[in-house]
Amino acid sequence: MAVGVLALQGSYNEHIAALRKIGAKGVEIRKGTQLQGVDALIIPGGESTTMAKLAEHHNLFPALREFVGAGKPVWGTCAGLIFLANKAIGQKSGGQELIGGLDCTVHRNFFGSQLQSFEIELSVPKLAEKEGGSGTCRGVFIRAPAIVEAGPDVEVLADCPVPSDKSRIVTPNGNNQEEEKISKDQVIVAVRQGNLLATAFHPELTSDLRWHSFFLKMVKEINDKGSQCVSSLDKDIEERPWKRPLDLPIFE
Ligand SMILES: NC(=O)CC[C@H](N)C(=O)O
Repeated sequence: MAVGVLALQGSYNEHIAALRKIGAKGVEIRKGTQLQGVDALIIPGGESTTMAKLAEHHNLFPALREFVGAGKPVWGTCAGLIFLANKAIGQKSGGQELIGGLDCTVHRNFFGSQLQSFEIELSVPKLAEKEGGSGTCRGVFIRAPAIVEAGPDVEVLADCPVPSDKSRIVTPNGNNQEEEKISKDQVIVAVRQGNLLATAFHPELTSDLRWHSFFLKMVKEINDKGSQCVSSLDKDIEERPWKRPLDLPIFE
């Protein structure tokens, strides 16, 4: 079992370290051909415009789209979520290329600038149901996006209260000239749609490894369904130490 981690920019080392802690091998991906050697892919957080430019420069988009389209498991965190969305708003002028596949509209900087980064305890009943431990997880939001619209096949895994001073500006048409204020009490910050998982926050920056474990279980489910082949991944997945409650984030 090898999990590719797109290693153009952003927090790919942290994802690889988290995978290592739960006994999975993370492989840095910088070329389209390298995707052939992995079972799944994580697209890390970072800066989505820069990441898109680098991906374009290395002609990665066709291979990434093929990977998603083939039903391979892909998890996007933060900028990775933006990459996976069918539609992004609040982009820099000229927009940016997306992989797409996730039936969502994402606001690229929904929660504001770097200075408005924050941490919050998120209610995650579906994660806890599958992985055990606390019914909440620490959400580290760094210049974070949010999902402002989701299609009917998108399963919501977490949403987040919108700070009262932020009735966020969204551009329903993706047009920066025609901004419109929406007021929402909650926005969606974690979803699953078939082979795709996406989080607006950064589990790889906390010591809670349940999101990585959740993703690996997804990979196993999808692989088993696809080929009925048994991976080595599940050998003692139930017994591993991250099943213990882990509340403290690395960054406080
Ligand atoms: N931490 C992150 O990945 C931030 C993503 C950022 N909002 C972007 O547009 O790329």
